[in-house]
Amino acid sequence: MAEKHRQRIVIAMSGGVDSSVAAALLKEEGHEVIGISMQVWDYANFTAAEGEKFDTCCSLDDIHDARRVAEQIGIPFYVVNFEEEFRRLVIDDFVDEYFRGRTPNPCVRCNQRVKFELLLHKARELDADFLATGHYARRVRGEDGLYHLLRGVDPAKDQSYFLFTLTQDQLARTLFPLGEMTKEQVRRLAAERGLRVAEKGESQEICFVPDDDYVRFLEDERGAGLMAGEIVDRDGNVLGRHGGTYRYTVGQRRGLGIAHPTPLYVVGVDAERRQVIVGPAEELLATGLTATGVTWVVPPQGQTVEASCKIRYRHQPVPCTVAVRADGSADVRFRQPEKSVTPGQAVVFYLDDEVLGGGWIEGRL
Ligand SMILES: Nc1ncnc2c1ncn2[C@@H]1O[C@H](COP(=O)(O)OP(=O)(O)OP(=O)(O)O)[C@@H](O)[C@H]1O
Repeated sequence: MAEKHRQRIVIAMSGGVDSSVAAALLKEEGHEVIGISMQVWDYANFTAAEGEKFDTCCSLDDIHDARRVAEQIGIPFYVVNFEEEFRRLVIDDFVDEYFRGRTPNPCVRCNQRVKFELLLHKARELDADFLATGHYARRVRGEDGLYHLLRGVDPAKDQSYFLFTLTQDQLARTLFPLGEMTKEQVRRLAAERGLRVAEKGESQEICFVPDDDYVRFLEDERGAGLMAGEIVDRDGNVLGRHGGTYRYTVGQRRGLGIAHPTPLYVVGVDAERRQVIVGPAEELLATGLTATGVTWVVPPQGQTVEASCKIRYRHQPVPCTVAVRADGSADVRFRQPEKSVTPGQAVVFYLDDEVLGGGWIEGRL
């Protein structure tokens, strides 16, 4: 590589296979690569159900893995401790949201407030040209001079949904070396290089929730029983009781414990009244949604945008019209009624493979 193309790049290393391969590829391309792991959560803080502390500290294990990979590929490696910031900016928000009757998305918050804010800032302090991550997403510069955020080519792994908050400034300094690859290719590259994490499994759904048991996590945080109450239908008839509103998400069917001739689903959560509202499948349908905190990767041309939208990560995008307001809110109307509009989740607007922007779901229309 010509010397002038040699860049100084910080790679965010989680200790997983994706960011390890990303680091190796950047190094092989001849860049000056610096590995950084963020310590965001210490499992030693977590008390297991039986009242015992976990005897291993998984996040430190991951940092250990990242360090070994960095050694193996021959790059300097640092750990930044963001525990306090992560607690304030991601975990507290996650817990608060559940206690407000919403279903949060902590990964978007982490990208928005930690990775592409604090970590990107660290990278700048280290004089780096770019921050790279192992996300499956693509960044391209258009003829309009703007950066565009595209889906990763592997449809099963595409993580562009989690990145909708990225701004032009952030994208200008970000690289996604795995955007053109499939997970299978990435695993093969890891094995070919003998990276010690090649066989490592997928990370858990929420990095700070051990065993993906978020209910236990919330009850460890705030105590159990506080949000227990009634299960009601739309007319207010009491059909049963529940152990905490945060145990329920719109669209959920299991765990209601109500005998009823037709299947019942959670159609709403009223945290103030501590009620879980249930109804038949058709009550899940909405013609649209309201969103707040709407941001655009590329500013829209008019006040209405024709797009397709994803209302949760594992959702097939559906056609919609977005009516944008100056205050950062929007009304989103689906072409066909859609099931399970869930307050607290992100709605992300796409045009084919491109992420246009997104926001936070407040309610249904
Ligand atoms: N603790 C961390 N420290 C530094 N970077 C991180 C950390 N956690 C995640 N990242 C970065 O964010 C990217 C996406 O994170 P995510 O948790 O979705 O990982 P993943 O898709 O399982 O990837 P990986 O296999 O690299 O863990 C990672 O590839 C990595 O670049």
